[in-house]
Amino acid sequence: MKISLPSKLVIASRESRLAMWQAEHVRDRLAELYPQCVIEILGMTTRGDQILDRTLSKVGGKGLFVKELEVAMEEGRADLAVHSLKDMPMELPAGFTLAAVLEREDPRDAFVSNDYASIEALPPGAIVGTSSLRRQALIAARFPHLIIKPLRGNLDTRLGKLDNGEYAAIILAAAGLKRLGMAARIKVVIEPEHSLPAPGQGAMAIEICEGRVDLLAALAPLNHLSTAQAVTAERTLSRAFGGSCQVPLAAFATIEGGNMRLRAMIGTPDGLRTATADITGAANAPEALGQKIAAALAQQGAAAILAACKEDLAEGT
Ligand SMILES: NCc1[nH]cc(CCC(=O)O)c1CC(=O)O
Repeated sequence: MKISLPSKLVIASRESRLAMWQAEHVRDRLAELYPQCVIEILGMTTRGDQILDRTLSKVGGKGLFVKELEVAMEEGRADLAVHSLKDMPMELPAGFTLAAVLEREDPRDAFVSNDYASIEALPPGAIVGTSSLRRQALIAARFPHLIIKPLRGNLDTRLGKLDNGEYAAIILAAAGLKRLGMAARIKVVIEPEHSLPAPGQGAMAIEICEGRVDLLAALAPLNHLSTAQAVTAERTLSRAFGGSCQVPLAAFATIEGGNMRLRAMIGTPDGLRTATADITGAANAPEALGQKIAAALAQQGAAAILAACKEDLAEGT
């Protein structure tokens, strides 16, 4: 098959070190495939990067990190955008599509601390930093004696706040630390049994304008089938519950020989109420599996948990 590409491609990216690493990774892979093509990276600041004093769930959610990049593509200033899939809304705005999902890095959460070896070692009252409601709920459920405080900003900012002594420990995605060569900061990776990852965690995605059929074939070699199947199941579940980051929700799929194991959790931010499910099915029917686990969570009382989360928000807590 002959793929005809424009002679120049522009990749839109946020300007954080992790986002830039990811854009450069995609640039390098494309340069290998299409050595004749000139590939540039357009770094951009998004609203999500500017608002650092409030928890994401309160200021408008995931769309904040992708909007500016989409506008650049719409206006022809960029051809594709590279994102952490975890930061992408469950429903893309009309006119945009995912052209490829790259092979997943370590999907697990990581415990990072200068003074403590593990979350189990933290004394009562120790302050743990995370702004993810999912991580908050999971920690509160297992370790009610710990205090969880919000922690926003890019990876360097978050690590800086740990090093300042503002927190006894922080929880970060292992993937970001590994990509940036900071795996040594990880005291211990937390197994999915104890901290079930967020939908899409550890995976990168390439977004394009739907009309760019010329790019679809060119980007297809970057798509990693089993990662794409896993995150499709995870995101189908998230969509079934409104796809918001205002609700503690975890979803994690693993694939072995054509079979997918899909685990999920929905809970209240205080961790007092949770519903969990663990199912297996055909890896090549990820939407069906995502819907099946949504139904399993519904049977465990997910609707009441969702309603409790919404009440919390309305009260501004
Ligand atoms: N929410 C921010 C974000 N988006 C993607 C990653 C890490 C890399 C990934 O999961 O692909 C992070 C940092 C974190 O959660 O610690």
